[in-house]
Amino acid sequence: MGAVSRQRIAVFGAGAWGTALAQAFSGTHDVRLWGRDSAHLQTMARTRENRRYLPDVRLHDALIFEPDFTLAAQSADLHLVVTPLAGLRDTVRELHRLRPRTPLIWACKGLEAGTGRLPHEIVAEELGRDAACGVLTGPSFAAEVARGLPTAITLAAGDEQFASRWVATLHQPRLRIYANTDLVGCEIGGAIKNVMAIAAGVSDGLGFGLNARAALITRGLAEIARLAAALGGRSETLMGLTGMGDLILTCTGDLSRNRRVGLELAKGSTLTDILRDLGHVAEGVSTAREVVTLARSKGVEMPICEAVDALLHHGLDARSAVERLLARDPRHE
Ligand SMILES: NC(=O)C1=CN([C@@H]2O[C@H](COP(=O)(O)OP(=O)(O)OC[C@H]3O[C@@H](n4cnc5c(N)ncnc54)[C@H](O)[C@@H]3O)[C@@H](O)[C@H]2O)C=CC1
Ligand SMILES: O=C(CO)COP(=O)(O)O
Repeated sequence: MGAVSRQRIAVFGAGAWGTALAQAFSGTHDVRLWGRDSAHLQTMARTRENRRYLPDVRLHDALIFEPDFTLAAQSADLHLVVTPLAGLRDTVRELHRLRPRTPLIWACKGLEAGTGRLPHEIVAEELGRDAACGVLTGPSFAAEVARGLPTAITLAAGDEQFASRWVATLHQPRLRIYANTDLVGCEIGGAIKNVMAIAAGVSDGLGFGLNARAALITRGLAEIARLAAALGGRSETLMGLTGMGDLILTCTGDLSRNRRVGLELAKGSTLTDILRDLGHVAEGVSTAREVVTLARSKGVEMPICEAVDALLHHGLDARSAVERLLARDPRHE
């Protein structure tokens, strides 16, 4: 790969993942990080650390903390949106109003609360189907990326040229980026692995063991693949970074916030208390509700997601949720 041209990248969302990506691209590119809490940005600029969301990582000297959303939007060659999924729609709408036709990449995962939309469907509703845009997704804990540990993720876009152009620009030796054109497959994998991670946390927290966890991951992947196929995704995508890769990471890695939700539920804590203490978003919580509605509308069976939704939102207790899965009738794999 030849020398890449230096780009001005504006990152919107100064949580763990926005900060980690801003850190990863700083130096190679000119990066501004916008967050909605300007006092927090000021503190980060002074301490060179995001102590609230990404502690113990010294942030790059060249990274600029930008409290002015309009300035960040207007002085960028690329808009990179890394808010929780709940902020994606409003953020892209405002970016489009301020600076239309700027290439856009988002890194949020999940299904939108209330609509069940995937991120690329939200963006298409706001910007139209021809917008120059794509998603960055795959197995990547923010804390590891921010420390420069080796990571491989995917940039998926409907337009292959967009994907290739931005892969060439953003790829780094320690943050390897692969191109893909299967937006549905990549985003379904990223959204639903969070629900599976909650299930894995519950199973591990209750002491069901490693065999049970392997079964959950494998049957979870089958569920994800069924839904992706019903929505037009490609089955090989689910075998890659954004499917199996992210599912394994999140179900087994103790850095996962979604897995932590499951572990805490297994201890008997309430969801309200868990989310208050977590201090971060856990996208699987609202996605569980949406995926069940979506799967039913498509006639796709998703028993693990159903059990997680019943546990999170309909009063089922953790042990009964796992027992319900074990009580299912035998069937062909
Ligand atoms: N943390 C990680 O390792 C990874 C996270 N992601 C995804 O990235 C997205 C962001 O996650 P994190 O940064 O980890 O979350 P976080 O909980 O660490 O930080 C969220 C940040 O977004 C801000 N925020 C909340 N609502 C907002 C809104 N409506 N508009 C603008 N800002 C808003 C919060 O103030 C906070 O700064 C999620 O969809 C997550 O699934 C994806 C890959 C890795
Ligand atoms: O998406 C992630 C890793 O790829 C982060 O997972 P958690 O949100 O569960 O921490």
